Amino acid sequence: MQVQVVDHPLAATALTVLRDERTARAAFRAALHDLSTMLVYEATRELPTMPVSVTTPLATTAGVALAAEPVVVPVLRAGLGMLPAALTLMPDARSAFIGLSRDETTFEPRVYLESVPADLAGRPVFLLDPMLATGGSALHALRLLNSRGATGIVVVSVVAAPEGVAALEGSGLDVSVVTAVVDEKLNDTAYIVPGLGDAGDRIYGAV
Ligand SMILES: O=P(O)(O)OC[C@H]1O[C@H](OP(=O)(O)OP(=O)(O)O)[C@H](O)[C@@H]1O
Ligand SMILES: O=c1cc[nH]c(=O)[nH]1
Ligand SMILES: [Mg+2]
Repeated sequence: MQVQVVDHPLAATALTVLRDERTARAAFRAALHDLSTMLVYEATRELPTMPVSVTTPLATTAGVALAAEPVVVPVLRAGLGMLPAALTLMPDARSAFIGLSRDETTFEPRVYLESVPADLAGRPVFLLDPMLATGGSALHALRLLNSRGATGIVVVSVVAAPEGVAALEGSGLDVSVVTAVVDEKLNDTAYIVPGLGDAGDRIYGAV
């Protein structure tokens, strides 16, 4: 499984803002937006294009258009913080939504929303979730998307744990990961260390 860690000074500084416990909600959302733009830019590098012809004020020349409509899928809640950046880069992308909340004792995802098109075959699909911890939430989302025909899904995360990366790798699913960092470990409550805390709570407030 391909894991791309986006190594860029602007990504690293935005990640540092996100990690900082003093960063308040508005600044956290802004840094997440900026970093998501960089991550999605990298995640879309292999998007298939098709040749088109374009007429400038001076001549007709060769151009390209996206060959298929991309689908961006935020995992609620925290993934919603990455959606505006993805739609800034791909304004005509389709959006689908998966709502999951992790059980605090079993760490298993609880499903509360699955709003996903029935047929995703042949479409580039990007799963957005800032945190890849145990990988349970991502695996649930990936299996749902696979069941709708999606292949080659790119998981766009901000902080990944080695355990989450290993879980995706071990699943045998056709998936790749683009992230800003792979952190050290999970703690005994399955939070990523050093991480950035609970991403959903930092974006929206604790539930
Ligand atoms: O890899 P995992 O162990 O499954 O953990 C990662 C999940 O946990 C967080 O969501 P959370 O359940 O806190 O929901 P929220 O976004 O509504 O806060 C995060 O946004 C991921 O979806
Ligand atoms: O560190 C973590 C782990 C799961 N979910 C989060 O938001 N943060
Ligand atoms: Mg949360």
